[in-house]
Amino acid sequence: MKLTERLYKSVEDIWMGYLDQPFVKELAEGTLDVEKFRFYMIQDYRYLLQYAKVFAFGVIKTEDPELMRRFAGMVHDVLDGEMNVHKTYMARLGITEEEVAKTPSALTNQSYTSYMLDVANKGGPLEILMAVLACAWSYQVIGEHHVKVPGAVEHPLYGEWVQGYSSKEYADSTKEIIDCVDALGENITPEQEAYLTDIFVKCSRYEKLFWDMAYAMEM
Ligand SMILES: Cc1ncc(CN)c(N)n1
Repeated sequence: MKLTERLYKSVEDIWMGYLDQPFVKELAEGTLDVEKFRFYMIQDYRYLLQYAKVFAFGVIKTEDPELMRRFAGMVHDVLDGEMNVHKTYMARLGITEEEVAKTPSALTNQSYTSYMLDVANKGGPLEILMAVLACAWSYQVIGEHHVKVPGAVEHPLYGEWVQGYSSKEYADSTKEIIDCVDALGENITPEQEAYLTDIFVKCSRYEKLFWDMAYAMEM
């Protein structure tokens, strides 16, 4: 069994729980309060800027040119791929770069991104990938679930979010991370795997807290 398959088993229950969280559920059903979504967009935009920096650590922490290129590609996928969805929503919801810059990060957001950056700062390429894996992969799982909810893709506001996270481009960017983890993680020790699993589970728990934070609009 591949490392990512073992990792998935360790968080499956947490991830399936996301689908029952009010923010995630109401987004699929199209009943989510727009103010909550607006709050989420601002916080998530701030989150993604830090998330991109976690990948950038990967460029710094390897001497392998091919891996450097892959990490650089992942930075690009966030800044010029995933964040395009956010930019479209920001324009639609009247959110300016200025408003994003002057809005403080909510406590959960700050704590989550600080944790990822700390792992990246202390660790090597595999730990860096572990800090971003739950983020990338769990959104794909949610997107692929939501695309099957009747009316979710056609929804005038939330449809684009569902399309973005269920798209082939997004799945390809996640696959790139998964493949990299499996290649680098082929011969790790049980101790290393326990540490990586701990990072993965903690990030998955942070993902849950982020959804709760967005629904409660909690600063
Ligand atoms: C908090 C969070 N987690 C994950 C993703 C998907 N990359 C996101 N946009 N925001």
